[in-house]
Amino acid sequence: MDAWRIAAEPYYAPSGDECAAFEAAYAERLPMLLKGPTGCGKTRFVEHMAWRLGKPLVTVACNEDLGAADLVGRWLIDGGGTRWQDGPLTAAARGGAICYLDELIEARPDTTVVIHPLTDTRRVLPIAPLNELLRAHPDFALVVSYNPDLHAQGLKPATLQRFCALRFDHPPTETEVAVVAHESGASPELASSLVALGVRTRRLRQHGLEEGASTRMLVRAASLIRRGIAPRAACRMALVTPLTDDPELQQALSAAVDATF
Ligand SMILES: Nc1ncnc2c1ncn2[C@@H]1O[C@H](COP(=O)(O)OP(=O)(O)OP(=O)(O)O)[C@@H](O)[C@H]1O
Repeated sequence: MDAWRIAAEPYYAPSGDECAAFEAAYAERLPMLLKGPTGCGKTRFVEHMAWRLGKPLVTVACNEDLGAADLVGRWLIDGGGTRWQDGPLTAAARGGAICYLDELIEARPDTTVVIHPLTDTRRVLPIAPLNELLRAHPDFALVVSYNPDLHAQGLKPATLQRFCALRFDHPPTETEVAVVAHESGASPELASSLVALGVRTRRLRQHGLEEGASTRMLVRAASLIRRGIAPRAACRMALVTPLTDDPELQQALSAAVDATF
C-alpha cells in the first residue's frame, strides 16, 4: 500500500465546500460519485483528499474493455505454476485505500456486480475465482466519476442510488486563473486571457461543439507559451486542433483565439 501513498500535497483550488463534503462522506465511508466535464479537476480533487485524509489512493482509468476480472484480479501462470494476483479494487479493499474508478460508465456491465456489494452496509467484495467474500478494510472507500455531458443516459439507477454525489464544473473564473497560473507558471495576465478564451470556447457548445476547452487544455496552452510558442499557435495546438475536426467549429475556435491574442 505504501506505493499508493501520496507524499506531497497535490495542489487543489476548491470551488466551494467540496473538501468538507468529501471529508464528511469519508467519515461515514459513504461511496462517492463525482460528476463533471473532462479536465475540470475531479482526479486532482481525489488526489488532494486522499493526501489530506492520509490514505493511499488506487486509481483506475476505466475503458470499454475493463471488466470485473481487471478490477478483482486473476490467476497468472508463471514458472512456478499459477499464482493469484489481486486487481486494483481488491488491493484497495484489502489494504484500506481509497479506490477511484475514473469514468466508471465506460467499464463493462459486469463490473457493477462486484462494486454493488462494496457500496452497501455489507462492504464486501465477492472474489469468485478464490471463492472468497472479502470484507473491506475499515479505511477503504470507493469513489467513482463520470462525465454526464458525454453520457446523457448516465449510470443505471440501481448503481446511482448507492452513491452520494458531488457535481463538478469548470472552476469560477478567479479560481481557474489561479489554477492555470499555478500549474503552468504563467503570469496572472496570461492566465486571465486563457481563461477568458476557455469561457468563449465553452459557449460554442450551443453551436455543436461537444465540449469546450477544459482547465487542463488551458494549462497546456499556458505551458507552451511559456516555452516560447506564440500564443495563437500554442492555443491552436493545445485546444483548437484537439477539440474538433469540424471545419466550421475549427474556424469559430480560431476566431475566439484571434479575439483573445
Ligand atoms: N481545481 C483545481 N485545482 C488544481 N488543479 C486543477 C483544478 N482543476 C483543474 N486542474 C488542473 O487541470 C488538470 C486536469 O484535471 P483533472 O485531471 O483532475 O481532471 P478530471 O476532471 O479528472 O478529468 P478526466 O475526467 O479527463 O480525468 C489537472 O492536472 C490540474 O492541472
